Amino acid sequence: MFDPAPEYPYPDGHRPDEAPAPHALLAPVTGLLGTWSGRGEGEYPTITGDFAYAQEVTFSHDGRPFLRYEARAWLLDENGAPLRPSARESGWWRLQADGRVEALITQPTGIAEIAVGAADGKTVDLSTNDVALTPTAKEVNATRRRYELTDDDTLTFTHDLAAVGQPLQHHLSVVLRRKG
Ligand code: HEM
Repeated sequence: MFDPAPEYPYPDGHRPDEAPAPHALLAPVTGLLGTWSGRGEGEYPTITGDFAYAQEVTFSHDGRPFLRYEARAWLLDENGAPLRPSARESGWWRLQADGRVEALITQPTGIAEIAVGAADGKTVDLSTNDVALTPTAKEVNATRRRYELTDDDTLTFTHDLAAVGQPLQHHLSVVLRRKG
C-alpha cells in the first residue's frame, strides 16, 4: 500500500567505516566525518576585545561525492558558561579529482559564500571564490578557512576574514575534538 509519509531511505553516514560507503572522491576528507566540538577564541579590529566561544561542527555524507557541513557556535563568559548563540552556518563541500574542493556555505546573517581549495587527507584550505550578500547583511569580501587533523580525534580550525572595510586577517581559531 502507498505510504504517504515514508522515511527518507538514504541516511547520512558519519564514519568512514559505516554504511553508506564514502564515495572514492571523498578520500581526502573522510578523516573529517563525524561531529566535533571545542572551545576557541576570536577577534577582529572592529570588535572591542577578544571573545571566547564554543563550537560544534558536523561533516556527513550520503555516498555521493560531497560532504554535508553544519557548524554552530555560542559565546562563552569568563567562566566558560554559555553567554548567547553566535554564528551558524551550513553547506556542501563538493569533492573533485585530486582533492580539489568546491564549497557552498550559507549563514543566517545573510551571507552566502562559494569557496574553493584543496584537501589532502590531513588539511583542508578553502578561500573565497565568491560572496553573495542579502540587502541587509554586513559587508563580507573574503574568507580563508584552514582545517588540520593533528591526530585522528583532533581538528584545528582557523578562519580569516576580510569584512567591513578590513583586509583579510584572523577572526577565529578553535581546537575541536571528536565527539563520541
Ligand atoms: C565560530 C564562528 C564565529 C563566531 C563565534 C563569531 C563571533 C563574532 C563576534 C562575537 C562578533 C562581534 C559582534 C557580535 O557580538 O556578534 C563577530 C562579528 C563579525 N563576524 Fe564573526 N563569528 C564567527 C564566524 C563568522 C563568519 C563565518 C563570518 C563571515 C564569513 C563572520 C563575519 C563577521 C562579521 C562581518 C562581523 C561584524 C564585524 C563588524 O561589524 O565590526 N563571523 N563575530
